[in-house]
Amino acid sequence: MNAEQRTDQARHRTADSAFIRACRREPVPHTPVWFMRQAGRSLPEYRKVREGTGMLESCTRPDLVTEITLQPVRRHKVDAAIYYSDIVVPLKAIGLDLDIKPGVGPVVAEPITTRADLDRLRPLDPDDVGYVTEAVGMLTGELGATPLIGFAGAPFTLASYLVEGGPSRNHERTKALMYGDPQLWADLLDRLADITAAFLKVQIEAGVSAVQLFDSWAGALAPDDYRRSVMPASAKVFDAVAPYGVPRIHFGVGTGELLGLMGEAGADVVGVDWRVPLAEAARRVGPHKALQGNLDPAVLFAPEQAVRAKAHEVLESAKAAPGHVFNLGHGVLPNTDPDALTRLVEYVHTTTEAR
Ligand SMILES: Cc1c2[nH]c(c1CCC(=O)O)Cc1[nH]c(c(CCC(=O)O)c1C)Cc1[nH]c(c(CCC(=O)O)c1C)Cc1[nH]c(c(C)c1CCC(=O)O)C2
Repeated sequence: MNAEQRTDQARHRTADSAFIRACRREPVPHTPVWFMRQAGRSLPEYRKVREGTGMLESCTRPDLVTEITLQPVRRHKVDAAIYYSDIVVPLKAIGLDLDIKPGVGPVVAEPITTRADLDRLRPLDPDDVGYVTEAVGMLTGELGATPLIGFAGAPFTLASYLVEGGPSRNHERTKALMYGDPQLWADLLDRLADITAAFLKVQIEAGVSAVQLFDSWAGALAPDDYRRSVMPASAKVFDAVAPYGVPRIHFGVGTGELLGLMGEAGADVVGVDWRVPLAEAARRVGPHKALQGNLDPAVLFAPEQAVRAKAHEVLESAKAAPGHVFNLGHGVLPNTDPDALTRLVEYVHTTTEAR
């Protein structure tokens, strides 16, 4: 089978799933649910298989990737799997010296600060990530009609790690470069857009049914700066994968003021954090995009009744959206009780089936 046939087959296999239908704003049998960061994090079975293997090394092992991706699907009965990887995997694959420090996040040995540093950001060749093609192939075989979501980090969020050298609260160095040397900034984001697009294409050609672009830290930007200095690069990524016809999800945190622009960048589905009610998000994004979200992940630490009440509020507010994928407003928090997630999936399914 060639890449085009694999993409076609993946599309047909999952076209009738609640998740894909919701992304396309078609009627659904129940509201589909999945959780950002459902793979890894809170599951004991994840910790067990990861024992003795580094995070980034585990991402290059198709057997581990397949097992970890499937764990939350088996346990929670979520409507979609998310491919186990990390946003820095393509950067590591082109040879950057970086690692993921437990409890910290991605750390880059030599941050990018000058034009000469751009040379280290060479284009991604599909052969750099052959393990992704292999793991996606194994996964689609196991998942059947359950969609597999591929993902990548958006140019701005990746640039923040590369320029800061690690996680950052205020993104000072990143913004200093963005405002101080707009041409270098634009060239940096453009290179990252090409790497990101190439990485998503590998996943789509291997058989994922949808893709999510994580611009986790875009909420640090004012709308005018986002529009001028970030949106063109994210739009380039969305345009590059548009011909494949798989749903494209665009997510960030604290992005209430950016939701309209994030839709305009080329997404089919806009991810919303818990700060903006979905009915208001629907107004900001317009009638041609589905929404994904947006239960506060911290709510899962409250008693069962409170979780249900808050989930009910999300579902009610989502009635204003032309399509809704239930999710948290950000990733599963590390100490979340896995049983609370399983119960939440069941609650969303049973209450929306009856509608
Ligand atoms: C910003 C970001 C990163 N990585 C990611 C983002 C965007 C999503 C978001 O906003 O939360 C995306 C990501 N990272 C991981 C996934 C797997 C799929 C999933 O379940 O969603 C996804 C989608 C695995 C991972 N990525 C990471 C882990 C934990 C590593 C471990 O288990 O040792 C996992 C399972 C590490 C990581 N990698 C990153 C951070 C901040 C961390 C956490 C560091 C820590 O607190 O330990 C960078």
